[in-house]
Amino acid sequence: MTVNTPIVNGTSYATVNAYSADSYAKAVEFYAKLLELSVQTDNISAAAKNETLLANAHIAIRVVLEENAAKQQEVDNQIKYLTSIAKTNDWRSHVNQSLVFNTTDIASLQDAFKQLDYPNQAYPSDLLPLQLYTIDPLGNIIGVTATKNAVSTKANKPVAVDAHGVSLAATADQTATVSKNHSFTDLSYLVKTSNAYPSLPKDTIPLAEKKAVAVMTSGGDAQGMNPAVRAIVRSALFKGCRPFVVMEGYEGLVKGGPEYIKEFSWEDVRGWSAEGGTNIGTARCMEFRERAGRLLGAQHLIEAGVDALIVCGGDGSLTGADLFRSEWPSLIKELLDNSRISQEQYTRYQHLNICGTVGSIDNDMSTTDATIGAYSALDRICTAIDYVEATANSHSRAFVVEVMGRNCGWLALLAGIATSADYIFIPEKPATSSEWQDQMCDIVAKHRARGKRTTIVIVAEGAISVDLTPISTADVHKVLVDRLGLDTRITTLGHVQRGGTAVAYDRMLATLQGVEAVNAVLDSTPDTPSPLIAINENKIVRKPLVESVKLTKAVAAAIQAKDFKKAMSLRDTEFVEHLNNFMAINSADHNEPKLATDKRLKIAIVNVGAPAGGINSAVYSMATYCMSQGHKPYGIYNGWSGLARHESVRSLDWKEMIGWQSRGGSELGTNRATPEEADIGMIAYYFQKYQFDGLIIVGGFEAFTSLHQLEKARESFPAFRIPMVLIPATLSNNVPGTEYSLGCDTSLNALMEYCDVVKQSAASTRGRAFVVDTQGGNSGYLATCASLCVGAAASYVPEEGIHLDQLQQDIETLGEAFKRSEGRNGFGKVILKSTNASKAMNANDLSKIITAEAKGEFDAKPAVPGHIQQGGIPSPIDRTRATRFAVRAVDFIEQQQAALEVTRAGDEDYQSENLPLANTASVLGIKGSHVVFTGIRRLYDFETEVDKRMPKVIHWAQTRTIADHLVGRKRV
Ligand SMILES: Nc1ncnc2c1ncn2[C@@H]1O[C@H](COP(=O)(O)OP(=O)(O)OP(=O)(O)O)[C@@H](O)[C@H]1O
Ligand SMILES: O=P(O)(O)OC[C@H]1O[C@](O)(CO)[C@@H](O)[C@@H]1O
Ligand SMILES: [Mg+2]
Repeated sequence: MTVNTPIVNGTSYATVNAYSADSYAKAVEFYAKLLELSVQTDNISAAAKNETLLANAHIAIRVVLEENAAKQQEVDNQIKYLTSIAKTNDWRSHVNQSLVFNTTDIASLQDAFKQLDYPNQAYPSDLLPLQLYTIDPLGNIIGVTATKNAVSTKANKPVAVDAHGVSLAATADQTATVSKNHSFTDLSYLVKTSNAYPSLPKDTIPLAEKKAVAVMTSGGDAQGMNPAVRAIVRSALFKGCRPFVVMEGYEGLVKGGPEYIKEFSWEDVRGWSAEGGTNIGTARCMEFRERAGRLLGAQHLIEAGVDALIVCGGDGSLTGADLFRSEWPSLIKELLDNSRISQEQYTRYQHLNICGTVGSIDNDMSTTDATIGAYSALDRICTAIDYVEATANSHSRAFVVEVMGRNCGWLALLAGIATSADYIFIPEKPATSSEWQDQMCDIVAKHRARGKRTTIVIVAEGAISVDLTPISTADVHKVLVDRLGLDTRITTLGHVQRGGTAVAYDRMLATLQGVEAVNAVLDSTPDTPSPLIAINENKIVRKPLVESVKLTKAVAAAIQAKDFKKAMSLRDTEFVEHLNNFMAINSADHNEPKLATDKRLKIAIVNVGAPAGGINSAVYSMATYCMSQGHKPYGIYNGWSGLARHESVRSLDWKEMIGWQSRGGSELGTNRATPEEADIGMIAYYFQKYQFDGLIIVGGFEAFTSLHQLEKARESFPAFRIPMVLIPATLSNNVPGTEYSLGCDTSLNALMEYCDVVKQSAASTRGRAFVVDTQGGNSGYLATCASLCVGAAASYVPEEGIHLDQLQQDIETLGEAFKRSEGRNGFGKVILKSTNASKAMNANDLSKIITAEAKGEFDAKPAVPGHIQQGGIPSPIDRTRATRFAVRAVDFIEQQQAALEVTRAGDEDYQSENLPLANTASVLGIKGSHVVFTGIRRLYDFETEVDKRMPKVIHWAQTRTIADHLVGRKRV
């Protein structure tokens, strides 16, 4: 199609080509009908009978017939293709040319569009369209816009017309009206800009050669599925693939066709990071359990041209995926034999390239520590139990809370730890009916006797007794009432647990796993086993899908066979560790501690630095674990200065600590003074006086410095020749020796929620960006993770600083995005700026610069969440990690006693050069997929940039790259 521009005096002219007599006739009819143009017979050149000129006073369309069968075939294909993507894809990003008319009466045109036989699209919505598109019989995209231009968010005002519909005020800005208020313009700039995703690599791969990567969500929905789909779609585009989504899980595969297997574009997943549930639908599909259903699934995937399938679902969905993969050769053979696919298709789709990402709130998949959605559900559960706790306390009541988890007790267990529940029921560790009744009543009675006013019992949906009979909340309720006489209520949390937006952990997990899943399918060869994308501690890893499914099935089989020991051994080691911790902390009999008298220690705990989520949980867990072991826990109140000045040491009391597990801030009190600043001599004196056998420091970089000072001072002060551990706790996550510090998750969630709110405000205001000032000292960790979670347009961190050319580029990219937005919703922009990213600019300055440079196209405002970032109530992740760290720290102190025995007794001088001795002062941390202890001396001397208060190696650099790619940030 040739579009002859510019418009001259409000009149314009276009030539469209038809390649068959049939389409020629249809095109003439189409233009006459749609635009109310009349055939201008007198204008047809005598020589060219194969031309029709349709025109009115302002528009002329020349339809030309040039018979050409091959070209007609191309046109037919184009129409077929556009029709197939009509419901999912914005056509404007799929065409090189379009013919667009301007109108001031879009409503009446919408009716005309709907009456046509061809598919149509309306933007921004069907109800309030500003633009309409359809396809003409020649395969051209024909549009109408009610806006002046791409950046205008206003519809044109009707222009006065004379009796013949001719404009009385035709202007140079192309709003000249024609009959029925429609005029003609060319919006090719719209087409160009919607194709221009700044950081996408140049799209040089021909369409036919592009790999088509499809994603589906299946099984129960889980928070985080939308961020996973977003990451897969955008990452696929970034890698030069065509992303598809399969709607409604396996049901979509079984039904097939463009309605269920849709091509997606970059814009289709805009804003999905913050959306709960799954926008592409999910289902539990019976047909797919049968071979006939899977046969249809295979046929439909091949028909849609899908090369690789990423399934995001639970154990069932991935079992289905595994079966589908293993049956694939026989499925496609059968399809070929029955002529349901061609030989060509059979050859091309020989191998099913499949990959699993685990999306399920149950966290029941073996070989991964976490499934997408599990921590969000845990968050909903803990919030609910925290609420219930308050009313339980008022009435001194017991609550029996039922949580989800059909075959897995992970949610119940982790919630039990995070809320310090009295008793939990999980399918992996059943008891006989009389055992659980006695045990539960014994524990609850002891807690009540120690002064607890509330009782919380958590029952997993799949709880059973050893003979596999289900244990219901009603059974538990009855026992609490009959045997203990407790005023008891039942609360069933139900689908609330699957509701709401994903927590930060799940957004990160889903996003990073989605990106890795695309990498995995692109790396795959017919010989590579299908992968499952898992996480071990802090590391995204690929595992063989078959093995993971096999192990998961083995757990269910062991439970069914009543081999609970085996079931437990098949759960990952972290699950077992959590269960042991829960029992040690919540069920122990303090009158009969585990260790013999001579093994019992005096262990002190101190908080140093700024507050961080999980600090109280660490103190609570350390103290209660000590009590169950037989150690005596001491709290050092108000940091080193409190100790040096006021001898602020108290033994920790169980009753006083009720509720600390879920409380924010620092109950012990904390400040930044190091031992040397506070008076290290006095500190040694009190260590000597109280005869501490071990020390746990909870805090950030000042705590790190404290440990270094105490270790150095061992030579002068024998009181410090005791095992000492640092539990890292700081939202900055800048402690060397660990990739994770307590408080990071709480803080990240607080910041993420804040950003979601300002982003919504920005989106509503249109054309607005917020510059959010982010804490974190010299570490850009928080800003980087938050930018990944909220899809921030850019983040500026101290490690990179703010370079003017990058800033200029980011402003340009923002401007392009706002232009593209055409006033639609979903274009709220957030930029994260670490406070220390620049000495010259704060968030206010930065937003002023951006506004000035945007030259009126959009504006930027500062937003300063400040200490909100320390979080209120600690997140379940920080609570449960605090417990795990605290128990490990106490174990470390127990284990390291022997190493220091001789030198502590004063029999020998302290050998400061002895490295194993130095390593008895260590930092506990997560590194990759392991929990490790690293000696403070090594860390301080070799792995720390002391002046910058930072570790030398930044472990999250890759996260920045991914965050950039997924928002199309262009790097200078
Ligand atoms: N053995 C199987 N063979 C074929 N398809 C299966 C199999 N198991 C499950 N599926 C398919 O996966 C779908 C989802 O499975 P299921 O209902 O067990 O949920 P899930 O993926 O385990 O998620 P969740 O347990 O978190 O809800 C089933 O409806 C079915 O279509
Ligand atoms: O939403 P539905 O189909 O009722 O399924 C509920 C089940 O789904 C899950 O949420 C996820 O498997 C289970 O914990 C629960 O038993
Ligand atoms: Mg399941």
